[in-house]
Amino acid sequence: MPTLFPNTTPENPLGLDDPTLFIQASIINGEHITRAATFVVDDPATGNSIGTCPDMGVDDVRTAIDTAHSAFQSFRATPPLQRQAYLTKLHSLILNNADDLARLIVWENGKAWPDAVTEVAYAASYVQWFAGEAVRQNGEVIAATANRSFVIKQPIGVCALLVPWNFPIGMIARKVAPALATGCTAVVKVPSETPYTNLAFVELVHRAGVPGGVVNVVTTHKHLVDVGKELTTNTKIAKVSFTGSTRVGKILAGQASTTLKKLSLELGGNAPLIVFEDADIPTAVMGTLASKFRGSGQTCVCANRIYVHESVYEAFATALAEKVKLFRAGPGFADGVTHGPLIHKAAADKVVQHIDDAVARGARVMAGGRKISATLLEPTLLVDVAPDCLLTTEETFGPLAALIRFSTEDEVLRLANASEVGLAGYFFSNDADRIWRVAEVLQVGMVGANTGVISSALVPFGGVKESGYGKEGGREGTDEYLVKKLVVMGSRV
Ligand SMILES: NC(=O)c1ccc[n+]([C@@H]2O[C@H](COP(=O)([O-])OP(=O)(O)OC[C@H]3O[C@@H](n4cnc5c(N)ncnc54)[C@H](O)[C@@H]3O)[C@@H](O)[C@H]2O)c1
Ligand SMILES: O=CCCC(=O)O
Repeated sequence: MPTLFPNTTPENPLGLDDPTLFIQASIINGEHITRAATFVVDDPATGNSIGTCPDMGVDDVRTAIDTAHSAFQSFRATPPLQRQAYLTKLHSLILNNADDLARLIVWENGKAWPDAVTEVAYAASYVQWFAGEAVRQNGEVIAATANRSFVIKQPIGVCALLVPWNFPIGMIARKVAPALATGCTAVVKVPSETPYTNLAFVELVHRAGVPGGVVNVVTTHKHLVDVGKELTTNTKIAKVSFTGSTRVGKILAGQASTTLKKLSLELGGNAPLIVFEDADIPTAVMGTLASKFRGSGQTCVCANRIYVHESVYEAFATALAEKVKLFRAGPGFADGVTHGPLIHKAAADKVVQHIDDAVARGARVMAGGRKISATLLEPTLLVDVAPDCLLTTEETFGPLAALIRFSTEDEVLRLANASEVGLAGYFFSNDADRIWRVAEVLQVGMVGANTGVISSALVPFGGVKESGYGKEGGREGTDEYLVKKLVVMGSRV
């Protein structure tokens, strides 16, 4: 048995230190709600069931929305220092339960243990950041007219938060924390692939003292489309925040337009990564590994198209291959495993399709390339990849690094910007003029110049083009949950 595998028993099937964090229910008004109809949650490493969750429908989601709406009437007036105290407590609860949260992530998402531990710390950092922001939501006084004008910031209301499966605690943390910081309430629709980490997070929200009804969780599978529609059309919802695919983002935006809700959409990416001829190769290699292979490549900011200048192509490919060959794919709990399985078979099949398509157009496998099981793939490096193969137009969302040769800066910037989406872009260069020039020309919301790591709670995360709009994290992170109101104060005539 691998050494990190939790100590499971029939009473504690996921082997948690605190088995009460394994919640097979929705959470409405602070209560665990079950239903006769359920769906099964699988372990991506084995395909075995790890539990069930209630399959909630439209009536249930309406109840959750009504509950959040009623809770908003008092929560909106919670003093900022109290909201900060909730978030500070939540931050320490996340850290105190970090091992169990990481276990839940590995069980349902599949990612390797070190990746899961890193995600828990990443989620905690958003809670910590927004604890600070809770007391900094000040308005403005404008004294330039005969009348005095004030801009005050107020919580927008009930938020529908739709979170993805690829960061089972990171994404709920960076949506719920700013909602709490600003005095909003929420209904969270969790993905059917990874409900349990989300549910444990909300359990900790309640243990931190946040009143029941402020954060509610709906689990659903069969009724996903109807539940999504209700969350984006119900008149008691003021704001919708979604992280997921561009395809679904467009559906939700269309639905939300009927009542003109405020929207944040963090959608698909197809990040270009460019290694210029003047790059420091070891830095470029480490940056590429960090950007490309995080979460087995299932990250919206993962490099997807890797363009390497012809003069450094062989050196870069050789150095990258050496590192990729050191990776070990396997079940997330196995000791020494660096990369876990993909979320489901269809995700793995898509990566194989991208490899096969590139190879059919002349690419060569330089590292990895083997499908180990239905969901598990070796981290793979392809060289001599044609600039017009499938992976250049479709996000792979898997552990495949594909190196495409280029000759000139103009050519590579044209290729990099030839995409409908624009979330992140990366490049490596030691030329200061080029760093500014390329950073300004790339049509993306976030640029990594000489780094493959751009995400942090302290900076604004978000894209342009069909990668969506709105920012999460940074000073801008609370703006999404606030409305600015103008108050003009006249004087006696
Ligand atoms: N931006 C991200 O972080 C992110 C996360 C996950 C997936 N993705 C993208 O999605 C692609 C495929 O992943 P997938 O198969 O999970 O994508 P998908 O398009 O099937 O679903 C994405 C998410 O939207 C939800 N969803 C789907 N239909 C919905 C509806 N009608 N109403 C409300 N919610 C709905 C799903 O539960 C899931 O959480 C990936 O290749 C990647 O491009 C992006
Ligand atoms: O995949 C979505 C989020 C990725 C990140 O926060 O870096």
